[in-house]
Parts: sequence; structure tokens; C-alpha cells
Amino acid sequence: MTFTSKKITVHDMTLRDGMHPKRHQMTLTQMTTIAQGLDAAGVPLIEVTHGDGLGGSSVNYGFPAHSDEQYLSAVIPLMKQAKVSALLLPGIGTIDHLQMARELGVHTIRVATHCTEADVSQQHIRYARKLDMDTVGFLMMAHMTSPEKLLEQALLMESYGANCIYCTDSAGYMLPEDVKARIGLLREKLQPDTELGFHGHHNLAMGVANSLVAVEYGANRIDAAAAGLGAGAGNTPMEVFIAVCARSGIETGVDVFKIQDVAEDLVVPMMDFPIRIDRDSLTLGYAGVYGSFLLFAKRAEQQYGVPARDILVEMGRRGMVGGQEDMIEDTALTMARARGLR
Ligand SMILES: C[C@H](O)CC(=O)C(=O)O
Ligand SMILES: [Mn+2]
Repeated sequence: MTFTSKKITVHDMTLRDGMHPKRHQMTLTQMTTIAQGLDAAGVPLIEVTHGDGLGGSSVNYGFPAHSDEQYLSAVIPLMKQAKVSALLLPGIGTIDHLQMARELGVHTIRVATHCTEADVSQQHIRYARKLDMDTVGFLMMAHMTSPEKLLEQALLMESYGANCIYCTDSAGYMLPEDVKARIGLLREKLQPDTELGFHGHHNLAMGVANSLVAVEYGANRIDAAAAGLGAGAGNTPMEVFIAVCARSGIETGVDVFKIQDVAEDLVVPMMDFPIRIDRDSLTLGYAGVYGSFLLFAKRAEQQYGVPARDILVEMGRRGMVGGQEDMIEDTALTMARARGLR
């Protein structure tokens, strides 16, 4: 695969998706140090919020070390060239959160819904456009629907005013042919000036390959995280993807060695555990399960004695989606009873 002078925007996930394995406990110093490293490496767009987006602080999703306001206020004034984005899941984040983010200087808002629920994004996308923000429609768990149905949802988001649509592989389940089918169709049918993005997870070790296929079939925004810090086996590892882009003739504007140093010197030392493909994160990819369920399943294993892998397989079988975190404990308890452990 060679790309002649194709330019893309890489979007950093370390400080947002990376909040999941950190249980949303990043310190302000970790946030600002890593954000400054990413900025100096040339990363043009950096996401900062609770792992579940603006307003994620709750019993269901976990209480963070600091509020979204504190993280955003600490990072944004330090950025020399990078813009900052925020994620918002309607029902978790509200219009007030969106307003607050704009006032603090957030440039890009990503309104995220399950891949078949785009209609709940209408008021947030419209409002973000009214605020003149770079507005992204982010369709999660995109493997759970067909390319044609994903297109219908993408068209809805586009009609509300989104200037960029994401195909989001939240479970790290997709194979290159799945990415090709979805990104290819979206590129063919969305407006030519609507940008297209891909967000990968590395549970089947496909993050980099899938991102490359996404670029080949028309995506111009790619999400990645330094050292892969993100839910499950992590996001597409940024330093690997940047090196592959450099080899393939894709222009990212990110310095190959500086981003390696951010990953190695700043991000790896602050991991609470190695972000790698172990049997549980691999099972997320294999069974098509939402990445941020991983730590909940591990906690349920401790509490109920049912292996996290078995719980995750069951979550996949039941087709559980983001927002159903409370069902993990319920499922574990049911399985424990069935196995005579309770
Ligand atoms: C709220 C989720 O963590 C969003 C995301 O990164 C994904 O679906 O993947
Ligand atoms: Mn993710």
C-alpha cells in the first residue's frame, strides 16, 4: 500500500480513552505533561475528558480525580499548536457541558452514540454547529450493524450538521475487510466535503492495519494513543501508526521520534498495568464487546469468582452496548448462581 502525499489528521486518545485503564484517575500533572509532549511532537488534535466523555463522572462510569473543567482548563492554555477536543455522549453529557467546553476553548466536539442511535445526537450536533465548533458524529460499536445501516446513521448525523463522521471500532472486533466495507461506503455516499474518521482498538492487534485500510478507503482522521493507552488492549498505538505512515507516504505532521519518546518516557511509566493483548482484552475483540467493559468484568471476577473472560463472552452473546455497565455485575451474579458459586 503506498500513498502519494496523502495528508491526514491524527487525533490523540491518550488523555481520554486512556482514562479507562487509569480508572479516570490521571493527575493534572500527568495530563499537562503528556499534552505538552504530544503538542511538541506535532499532534494536531488531543482529546481531554473523563473516559466516558463530558459529564461521565458518576457511580455508573466512575468518579475521576478531577473534573472535566479542571482538566480542560489546565491543558488548553498550554497548547502551542494542538487543538483540544472533547467527547460527549448524549444522556451523559448535556448542552450545558457543551457550552462549558466551548467557553474553555475546546475546538472539536465529538458527539458519540451507539451505531444505530444517531437520532439522539441531533440537538448536540446542531448546538455545536451553532457554536461554530468542528463537529464530529462518532458512531460507536460500528461492527454491530451493516455498512448500509451505518450509512443511514451517518447520513442522519451529517444532516444535523456534523462536518466529520467516525466509524468507531469500540470492541476492536473489525478485520480489514469490515473497515473497507464501512469506510468505503461512507466515503462514496457522504458529501465529498464531509470528513471521515476511524477509531480503532487493538484487541485483535488490528489497530494499525485497520487504520491504514481506513486511510486507503477515504478516512482522513485517525485516532490513536501514545503507547496505545486506552480501553481494552488499547487504541491504535500512535507511535507505531506514525512510523507506518512515514513509511507509506502518509503525511501526519507528527515527528516519528518525538512521539516515540512521549510513549516511552511519559505514558508507559504511568500505566497502572501493561496495556497488552491478554486473554481478557483479546476476548473483547473476539467476542465483539465494548472496550471499557474490561475493568468492570475484572472487578466482577474478583467479587463473584466467575472468570472475566466468561463474563465478557456472555456480554458479547447478549449484545450488550455502552451504557449497560450495570449489567456486567448482574450477569456475573447470574453466572455465579448458575455455577453454584453463590
Ligand atoms: C465512551 C467510549 O469510550 C468511546 C470510545 O472511545 C469507543 O467507543 O471506543
Ligand atoms: Mn475507544
